[in-house]
Amino acid sequence: MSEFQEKNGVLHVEDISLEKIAETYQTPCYVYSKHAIIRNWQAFQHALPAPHRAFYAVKANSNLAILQVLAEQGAGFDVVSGGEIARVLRAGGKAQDIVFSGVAKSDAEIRYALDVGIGQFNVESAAELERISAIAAELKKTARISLRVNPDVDAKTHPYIATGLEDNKFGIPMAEAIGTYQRAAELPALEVVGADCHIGSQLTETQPFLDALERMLRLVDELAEHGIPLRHIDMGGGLGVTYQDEQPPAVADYIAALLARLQDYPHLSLYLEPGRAIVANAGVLLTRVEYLKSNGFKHFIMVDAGMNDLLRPSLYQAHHDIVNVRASDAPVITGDVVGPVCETGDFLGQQRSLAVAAGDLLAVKSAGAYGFAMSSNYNSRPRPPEVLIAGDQSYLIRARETMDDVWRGETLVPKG
Ligand SMILES: Cc1ncc(COP(=O)(O)O)c(C=O)c1O
Ligand SMILES: N[C@@H](CCCC[NH3+])C(=O)O
Repeated sequence: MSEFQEKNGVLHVEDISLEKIAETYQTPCYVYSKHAIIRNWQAFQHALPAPHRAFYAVKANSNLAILQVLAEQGAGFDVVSGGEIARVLRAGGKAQDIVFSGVAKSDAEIRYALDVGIGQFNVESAAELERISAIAAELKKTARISLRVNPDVDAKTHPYIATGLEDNKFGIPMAEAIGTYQRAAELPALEVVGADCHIGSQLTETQPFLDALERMLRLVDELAEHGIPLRHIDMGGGLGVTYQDEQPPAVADYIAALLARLQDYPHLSLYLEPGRAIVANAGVLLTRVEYLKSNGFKHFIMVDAGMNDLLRPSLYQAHHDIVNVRASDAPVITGDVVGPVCETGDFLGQQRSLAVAAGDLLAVKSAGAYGFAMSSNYNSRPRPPEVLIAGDQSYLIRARETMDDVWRGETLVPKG
């Protein structure tokens, strides 16, 4: 069942047509389905009965209303900055439900995380371990920690979003893991609770996760021999979604495969940190065709959303399906769907065939994850609004930026 369906020839999100949304909020505009987010979340929750647990990776889409919807579902949250901690708390999430990943946590972020009482730190280096220990000791607190180790597994995904290979910046090399755990166990302000890894994003096979789990379990066994028992193992996020014709495993199957391997470890609970799988297919970017143009050998469909609004196609050559919101009998054009930004790399899709005319509305699909979250004001473009649909209700969950928002904090200098 999809919350994005054509009714009477017009694409709807839940019970509202995208034409109505464009009329109300103008374009470009991000539109999300509340029910799709909840359904995606519940698939994880159902497959992971307590004491297993899922933590939504806030970076995928950190809009406060979306965090609120997930907090109401009892979600945990995986964060990578002090800012993301602040967002979770502002949205009604609980500090103890937060795990804090990230390769370069600052003093201030660690202090803030300890002050508010987050659940645990996923520690990414020996130096960070010392820093957390020192700050926790100074604050007379105990920091619960997991070490993020690098299992050196090929996630078979785009090189920019593979994170678990030896030459990536993430995590502690497996060879140094035991020594770092031993050091952690000696530090009185730290409590060692688990082990963590995250091998990459948009994975479409289960096997790399199982390969990583195998290496993590070898580590768990070795740590037990050294008298360092763990309570949970965190296999990160990374489950892929269908953008075009990818066939990622179903959530339930991927989790069942991991839990099956953990049967011999009844004392270990499984943590996961899904981001994309929760929100990607729950959102579209709505945009209007400004002009059609042809240079004699190539057609361009010029729209009012650009790479500053949705960076994934430019940055990763990522594919997002693009459809006309209203079934059209205009002539089919095969061309690039491009934005207004002054960059040759500013495209949302290349060589797409669309029955389209100037003024039509297009929906760029699967844009709920790493869409608005990676948007910018490049070319002094105010960022688009975000709208959440629930049944026949629409909520403006972030207003379109004004120029005051764009230049906030900038000041002029005295003349001359
Ligand atoms: C540590 C960590 N956890 C979770 C995620 C979420 O990944 P995804 O959106 O692929 O599920 C990421 C991003 O790749 C990450 O770096
Ligand atoms: N931003 C990436 C995913 C990165 C995951 C962050 N660790 C994407 O859009 O696919």
